[in-house]
Amino acid sequence: MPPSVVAWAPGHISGYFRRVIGETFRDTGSTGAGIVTSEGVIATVAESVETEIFVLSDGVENTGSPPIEYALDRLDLTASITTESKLPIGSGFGLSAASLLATLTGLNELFTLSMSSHEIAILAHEIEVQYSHGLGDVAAEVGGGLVCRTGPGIDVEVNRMAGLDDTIWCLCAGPIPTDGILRSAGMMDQIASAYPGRCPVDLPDFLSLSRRFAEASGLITPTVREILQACDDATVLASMTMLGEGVFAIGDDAEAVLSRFGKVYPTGIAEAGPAVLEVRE
Ligand SMILES: Nc1ncnc2c1ncn2[C@@H]1O[C@H](COP(=O)(O)OP(=O)(O)O)[C@@H](O)[C@H]1O
Ligand SMILES: CC(C)(COP(=O)(O)O)[C@@H](O)C(=O)O
Repeated sequence: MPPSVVAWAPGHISGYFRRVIGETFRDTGSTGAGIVTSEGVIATVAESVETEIFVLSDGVENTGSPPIEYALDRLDLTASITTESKLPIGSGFGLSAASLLATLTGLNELFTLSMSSHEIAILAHEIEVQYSHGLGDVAAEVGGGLVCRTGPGIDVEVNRMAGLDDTIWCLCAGPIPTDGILRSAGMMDQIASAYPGRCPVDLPDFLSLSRRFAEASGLITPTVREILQACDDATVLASMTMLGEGVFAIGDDAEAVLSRFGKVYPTGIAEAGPAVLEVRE
């Protein structure tokens, strides 16, 4: 067994979504559209007699991650895990799903578990749904591109628009705990009625559909409203990161407008899903 394995998974900015509740977690999730981001999570996994998890996100260090600890329990393993991301947690970048996919991909290699990438996605999606941390992030993050998910779970058709080299500019004003929204029946009803009901034809169309959804969803906070207004004034296409108190935008002037409100996180659009980056002998 190698001493450690480094694996990566992309993040996902959801632009719009609608929850679908099925019979089991396999057909539970969401339909919707989003961008798979080249910024994601790098997990370094190593053998250890006791599980220890270090989380480094946007320069902030923490220990512990209930979904990853649960994943280890399910596999009957103990390990030392470090996850690293330039993006902040809880801000609508799908990092809970990315951290599970990166960790499971690393564990699979480290312990020679012989899980297929589909089996890894099934387990990650189950944990996401169980913890109410995400609905469609795993389905999106198993590949790259501008993604439209036409059904719930990970066994459905996912349309991916590839080869997009745009930079997505993001501003995070704060976290929105995903589980708080998903557990609110009132919020979920309004979100469902805001759903645009079709896939985007290109990136600008995705921004427009996302914005229409955000406006009708009831999720726009006063801070996000102020940032979106500044984007509108500068004719910058922008919408709200689902589910985080933040804005994502495209175009030449996006960085300048967003930077008036705080730290701006640029990301590209990922071309592919999770991968083992390094096996350290
Ligand atoms: N990078 C990470 N590494 C380890 N655990 C994470 C990471 N990101 C999220 N999690 C776990 O998932 C929980 C929920 O995250 P969530 O608010 O859904 O984030 P996001 O919106 O980025 O997906 C966190 O409280 C943490 O336990
Ligand atoms: C929007 C969300 C339900 C949560 O996304 P995040 O907060 O990034 O975990 C996502 O999983 C989706 O189904 O589109």
